[in-house]
Amino acid sequence: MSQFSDFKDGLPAGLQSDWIRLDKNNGTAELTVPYAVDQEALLQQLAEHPATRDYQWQLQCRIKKMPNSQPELPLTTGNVIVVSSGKGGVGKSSVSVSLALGLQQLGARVGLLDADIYGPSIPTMLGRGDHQLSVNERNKMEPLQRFGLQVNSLGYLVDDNDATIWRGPMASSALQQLYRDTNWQQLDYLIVDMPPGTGDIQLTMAQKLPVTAAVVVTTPQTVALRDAEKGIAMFKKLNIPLLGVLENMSYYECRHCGERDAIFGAGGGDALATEHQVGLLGQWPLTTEFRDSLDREQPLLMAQPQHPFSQLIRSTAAEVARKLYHQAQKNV
Ligand SMILES: Nc1ncnc2c1ncn2[C@@H]1O[C@H](COP(=O)(O)OP(=O)(O)OP(=O)(O)O)[C@@H](O)[C@H]1O
Repeated sequence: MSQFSDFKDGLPAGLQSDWIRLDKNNGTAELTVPYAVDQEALLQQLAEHPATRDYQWQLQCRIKKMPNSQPELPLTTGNVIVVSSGKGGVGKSSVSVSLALGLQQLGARVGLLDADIYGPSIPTMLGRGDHQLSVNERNKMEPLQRFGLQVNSLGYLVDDNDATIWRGPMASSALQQLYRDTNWQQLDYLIVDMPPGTGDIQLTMAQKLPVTAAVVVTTPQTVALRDAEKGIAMFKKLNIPLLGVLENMSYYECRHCGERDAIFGAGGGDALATEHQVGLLGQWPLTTEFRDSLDREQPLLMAQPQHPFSQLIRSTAAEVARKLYHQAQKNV
C-alpha cells in the first residue's frame, strides 16, 4: 500500500490526499467526513483524472472518534455533539432531531439523547411507536429505535411533570446515568439536546459528558442573540470546541408567492458568528411544514426527503460533520 501524495488538483472540497491509498491497480479513498463529499462526483472525478484514471477506485467511509472535553470520562459512544441554546423556544429540539436524521441520511450511525429536563420534547417529536424502553441483563437501557436513530429521553422514563422539578445535581446525574446506562450500539455521532439556558445546571451537565463539540441554536431576534452569546461564552469557558451558530426561523417564506419575510430580524446570526469567529452553520426558514411534521411525529426529512428544507438540513449536517473533523484536527 502506498499513499498518494501528489494529488491536489481536481479533488472535491474536503478530500485530502492522505486519505488515499493505492495498491497495485486499486485505489481506496478513505472518507473521514463522508458527508462533506459528493461520493458519486468523487468516483467520477477519480475515474477521469489523468493521475488517477488507471486505478479501480472504491470509497470507504470511516468516521473518526474525535478527542473529547473530558478524557477521563468513558466514551461509550461516537462523537458527542451537544445542541444548546441560550433561550427557550428557539427550536433547539427541532434542530437536534433534524441534525440527527440529517447525519443519518448521509450515511452515519446516529443516536439522540434528550437531556432537556425542563421539557423533554423528543418523545413528542419522534413518538415512541409500539416501543417501550427495556432494560437488558446487564442493567443497561435499550435505546428506542425511531426512524433508524437510537433514542433515549428522560421523557421515556418519567412523567414530564416529575422531570421539570429536578434541580442541579439531580438533573446532571440523571443525564450522566442516561448517557452511561444506555446500550448505544456503535454510534458515529450522539446528538444531545441540552436544556435551554446557560446557567449552572447546563454548565454542570456539559461537564458530566465527554463532549466532542457543541452547536448553539438561536433565532435572529436580539434577545435570543444576547443569550446565544452567553452560550458561546459557556463553551469557551469549558474548552469545548464550538462548531458554530445555527440560525433558526431566519425568515418566513410564503408558500404561495415565495416572498421572504425576516420576521425576527435579519443578519443577527451572521453578525454574532462573525463577532465571535465561530462560523454560521446555516439559516433555516420558519415553515409550516417543518412545524407540522414534528407535531405529527413524522419529521420532514422522513416525510419529504426531497423538500428544499430537507436538503438544507442535510447540507447543514454535512457542514457539522466536516467542521467537527477539521476542528478536532486543529485541537489534537
Ligand atoms: N424552523 C421552524 N419552522 C417552524 N416551526 C419551528 C421551526 N423550528 C422550531 N419550530 C417549532 O417551534 C416550537 C419550539 O421548537 P422546539 O421545541 O424545538 O424549541 P426548543 O428551543 O427546543 O424549546 P425548549 O428547549 O424551550 O423546549 C415547536 O413547535 C417547533 O415545531
